[in-house]
Amino acid sequence: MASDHVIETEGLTKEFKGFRAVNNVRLRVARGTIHALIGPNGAGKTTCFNLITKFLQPTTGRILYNGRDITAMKPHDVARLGLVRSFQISAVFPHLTVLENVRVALQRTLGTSYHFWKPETSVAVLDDRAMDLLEQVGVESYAHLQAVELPYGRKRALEIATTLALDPEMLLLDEPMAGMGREDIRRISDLIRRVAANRTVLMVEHNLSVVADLSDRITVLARGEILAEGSYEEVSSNPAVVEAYMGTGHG
Ligand SMILES: Nc1ncnc2c1ncn2[C@@H]1O[C@H](COP(=O)(O)OP(=O)(O)OP(=O)(O)O)[C@@H](O)[C@H]1O
Repeated sequence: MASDHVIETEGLTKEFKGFRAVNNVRLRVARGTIHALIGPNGAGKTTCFNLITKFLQPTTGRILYNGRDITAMKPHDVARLGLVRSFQISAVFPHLTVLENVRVALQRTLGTSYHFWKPETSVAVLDDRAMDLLEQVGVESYAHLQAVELPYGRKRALEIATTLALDPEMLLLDEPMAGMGREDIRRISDLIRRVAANRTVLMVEHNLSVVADLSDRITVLARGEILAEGSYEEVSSNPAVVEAYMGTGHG
């Protein structure tokens, strides 16, 4: 039977020249939830994220995905299993149109099985699927614009569409709201909620009102260790969490 936790880490530790950026972390992400990883600057969030997506190799510890040990695997291989980091394989090509960008992402998922003469991989069929994805993220009216011409928030939506082309079971979002204005934040929040309906999402996010709004569960890291876990109400009323944030003047 599948585990209740899509991701589970055991004793996850990463040292950089003897400095422990992540120390003995046991993170568990429950299936079907939006889980946020927060913490003051330098807490180890990005390192943790890079370990889970296999961009970094842990010094010690294990990472389980659906109960399977993925510690020794490469990012590409875990992506193929359905654990996909947004903006990973899905770089946006600025001078392709919005539609072409998603079509390229779809073609990649077909890998070596892609043959343009086969009916199921014809440009028309792929374009239909690509338009579907653009509709899901609300940028269908921009389909024929070059990606470079998209407003910033819409570009983020396009990046999410190219990630969804891989049909991930679990989506990892690295600061999805970075650099966004209020209107874009509202739009991307709605989008994340929608794409999370049948997926698990783990995100690192600095904007705490977004975290409060979207997250089912939150893990607070400080100095490489888990300081607190729970709902937003629970962690935000935890004195140790308040102190950790105040100590860095970040919050
Ligand atoms: N490649 C590296 N080499 C040496 N030290 C590193 C490296 N990457 C991260 N660190 C250190 O590890 C600690 C954790 O960094 P990390 O970027 O994971 O924190 P973070 O919580 O994501 O911070 P921020 O909110 O500022 O992005 C920091 O002290 C950082 O300087």
